[in-house]
Amino acid sequence: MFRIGQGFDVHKLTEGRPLIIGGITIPYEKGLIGHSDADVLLHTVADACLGAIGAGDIGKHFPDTDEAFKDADSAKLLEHVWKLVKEQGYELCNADCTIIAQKPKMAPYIGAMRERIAELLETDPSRINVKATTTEKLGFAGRGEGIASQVAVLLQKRTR
Ligand SMILES: Nc1ccn([C@@H]2O[C@H](COP(=O)(O)O)[C@@H](O)[C@H]2O)c(=O)n1
Ligand SMILES: C[C@@]1(CO)OP(=O)(O)OP(=O)(O)OC[C@H]1O
Repeated sequence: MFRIGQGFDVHKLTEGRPLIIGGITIPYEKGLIGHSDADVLLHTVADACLGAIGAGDIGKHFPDTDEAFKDADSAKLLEHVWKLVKEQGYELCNADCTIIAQKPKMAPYIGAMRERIAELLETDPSRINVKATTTEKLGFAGRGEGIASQVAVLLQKRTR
């Protein structure tokens, strides 16, 4: 039994915040803002996983009106989501992630993101792909106002 899920998220860039994407802190003049640490990629992975098991979205599980999630470490949120996936008896086939950002260059950090996401989803990094694209300076991402990401995951029912 296979289940597919997809996620999409956007966070605004602002001065005075660290830039955390895929669990990795990236040196940059701006960072993403949110109720949590605003790790747009880990949020998107979590949403894709929740989608695959038909369990709603991260806003449902971690409301941005709840002080408990203020400045939350998104890795902890994803760990919780992954526990729900495991409770339903699934494991990861693969995840394919796209970061949509004009700047900064993600390429130097892609390997570390891949390893961190693999660690959080208890799988081998070969099952995780992370890529990045600009929008050729078009739209909010192109103007450097925010960063978006898209993720597709495929889960399969554990046989052991
Ligand atoms: N923030 C980004 C955006 C892109 N890259 C890498 O550059 C390649 C070319 O980007 P295009 O938008 O012109 O397709 C892309 O394939 C990525 O490898 C990046 O590292 N960081
Ligand atoms: C993660 C949560 C919770 O802290 O807040 P944000 O960091 O604002 O992120 P978002 O993707 O807008 O929605 C999910 C949230 O409820």
